[in-house]
Amino acid sequence: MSSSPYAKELLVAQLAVQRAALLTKRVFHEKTKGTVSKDDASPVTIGDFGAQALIISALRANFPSDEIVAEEESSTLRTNPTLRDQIWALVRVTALSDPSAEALLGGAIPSADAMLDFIAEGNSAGGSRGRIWAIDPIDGTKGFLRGGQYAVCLALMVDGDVKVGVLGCPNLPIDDAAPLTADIGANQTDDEGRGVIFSAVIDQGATSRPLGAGALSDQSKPISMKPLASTEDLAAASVCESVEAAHSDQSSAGQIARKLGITRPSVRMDSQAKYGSIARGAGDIYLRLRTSKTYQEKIWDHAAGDLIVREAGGQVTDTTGSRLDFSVGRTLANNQGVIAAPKAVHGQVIRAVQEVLGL
Ligand SMILES: Nc1ncnc2c1ncn2[C@@H]1O[C@H](COP(=O)(O)OS(=O)(=O)O)[C@@H](OP(=O)(O)O)[C@H]1O
Ligand SMILES: [Mg+2]
Ligand SMILES: [Mg+2]
Ligand SMILES: [Mg+2]
Repeated sequence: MSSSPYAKELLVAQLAVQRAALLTKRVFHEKTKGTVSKDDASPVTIGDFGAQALIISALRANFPSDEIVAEEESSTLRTNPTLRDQIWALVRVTALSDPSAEALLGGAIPSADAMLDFIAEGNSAGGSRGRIWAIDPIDGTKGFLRGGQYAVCLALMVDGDVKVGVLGCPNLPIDDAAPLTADIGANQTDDEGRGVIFSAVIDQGATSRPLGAGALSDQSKPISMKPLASTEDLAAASVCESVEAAHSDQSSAGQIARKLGITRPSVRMDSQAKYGSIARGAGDIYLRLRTSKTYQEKIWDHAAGDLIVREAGGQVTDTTGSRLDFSVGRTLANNQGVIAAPKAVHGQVIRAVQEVLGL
């Protein structure tokens, strides 16, 4: 293992994300996904719970005193033994199918109750001090359910700054040069040629590698954003947006794109797959414009992607031009929306955003 900063954190994070993605891929191919509706009416599946359990168990084996902010909580499972047992079966079979990373990932989870305890350990309040991991076990659960894009997301923050970010995207092409097709957000599979892990460590650049099982593939490659520099480059840019109209104001995004001279329709895909796609230059700009004055973006929906895009040569801010602030708790309470673009054109994009939004 190399001794560069955060080498062990990166390795554990990649192996944990890879194993969690093996679990989500299993569920992706099952008809029944054990979907439950949460208090905010959003869906959660046995895939989300199982992936969170595997990631937290790997983190606990390696970094026992770190804090963890994770999306899902265990309370519904404690009163729903059927669902708990479905997840437990899934977690066990996934760990068995991924033997070679066992030493680093800490061995099997001993019991269904221990699994629930791991899931519950993602309840840190977050904040500006110390080492805090942010986990989104399935980002884009709706995309996962409809067969579009989704991502298994893990990031380490130290004193409020993201230092390590890993995104596992089972349904994106392995090939960094594959163009973003209009249907990338729907009718997707994880067949041959698909499944990628994007990673970044602060000041060490961003990479992609194929998602597999067991030991990590040795095919890690540096990735970088497309170097857009001019207004002409911008006009040819491809904009990534959410699928759900409730998550991002699509009509303002359309006006912003037109102001920038962009003629191509936006590519819509769920999850932080958008950050990974622009970081490797398959897309160019990520626009996320708030639809509600009360919704606060969650740190687990952005931490890994923010670092991966910045390390690939991009700039990530909110609509006011401020960096995303991961130091204020479980949400990005100080930020509104997300604008990610290559550094050289980010200022131009922000000006268009502010004109359209009247900021
Ligand atoms: N109202 C509102 N506004 C903005 N964002 C919201 C909102 N509600 C939910 N979410 C979060 O969106 C996450 C899904 O990511 P995307 O919005 O990029 O994907 S998509 O809208 O499903 O296409 C989704 O993450 P997952 O729950 O992990 O799927 C949510 O955390
Ligand atoms: Mg999410
Ligand atoms: Mg999620
Ligand atoms: Mg969710």
